[in-house]
Amino acid sequence: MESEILPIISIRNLKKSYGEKQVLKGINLEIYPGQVIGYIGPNGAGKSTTVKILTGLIPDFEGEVFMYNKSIKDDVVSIKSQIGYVPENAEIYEVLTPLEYLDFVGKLYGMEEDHIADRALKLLNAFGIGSNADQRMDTFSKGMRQKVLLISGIIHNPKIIILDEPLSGLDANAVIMVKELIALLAKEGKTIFYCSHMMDVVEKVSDRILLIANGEIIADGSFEDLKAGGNQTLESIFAKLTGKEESNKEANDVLNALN
Ligand SMILES: Nc1ncnc2c1ncn2[C@@H]1O[C@H](COP(=O)(O)OP(=O)(O)OP(=O)(O)O)[C@@H](O)[C@H]1O
Repeated sequence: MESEILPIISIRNLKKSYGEKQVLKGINLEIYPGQVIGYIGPNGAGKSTTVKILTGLIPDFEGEVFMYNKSIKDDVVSIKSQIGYVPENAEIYEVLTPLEYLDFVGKLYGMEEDHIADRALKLLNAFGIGSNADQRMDTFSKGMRQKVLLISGIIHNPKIIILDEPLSGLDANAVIMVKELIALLAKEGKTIFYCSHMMDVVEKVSDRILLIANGEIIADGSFEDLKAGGNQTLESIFAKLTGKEESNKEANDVLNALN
């Protein structure tokens, strides 16, 4: 029962402002081990800001974030080494090969050297790019780079995995593979916090969906809960809850502006 299990992440009254602009307005969440959270919301809602706070990249915020029962304000370095993070628009060191890059990342996470090469090669093979392990990444396609980034987020086998738009650039087969991977990681007890605009994927992989709009969580539940008995898609629920049901009109306005 959930009430007997301690949350792996607790967020209490989290607020963040950039200058005068408040972008997170008091978020409260308890996230439990093994949950796959789909974190969705309109552009500018505050998703990446939340993720950057959870991963220790933004240290100045109001409120509290506890991971593994420790405040991230107290122990950000050790917490960082226990989470896996695949950022949106990450820069990758393109002059390196995947093995060199993953060696660098593995060392940052404090992994043992022998262990890194072995696991990196296994993961590169599993993602179908093992034969490119020694090739410089400036020759890679977008999807190949994204696969290396995904591997760099899980190479140290973290309990918490935070993914910010992890599927960008991946082909249809790789998307299916990552969806399956997320389900398998969750089965192993990993907690996954998955930020995306791809509603069809979020609908399928998440067992809990959080919808943020204007810095506040406006919906929290399983896809079934959010549907509340109706026969809707996550896309239509999103549009309804964020007050944007006139996308057809917007598309027409854009076209009219060109004519
Ligand atoms: N470093 C910054 N300085 C000032 N404002 C910022 C900064 N980073 C983000 N913002 C603002 O904070 C708001 C939330 O941004 P955030 O990147 O968290 O949104 P998001 O939900 O991830 O959006 P998207 O879906 O477009 O990626 C936006 O209005 C953005 O302009």
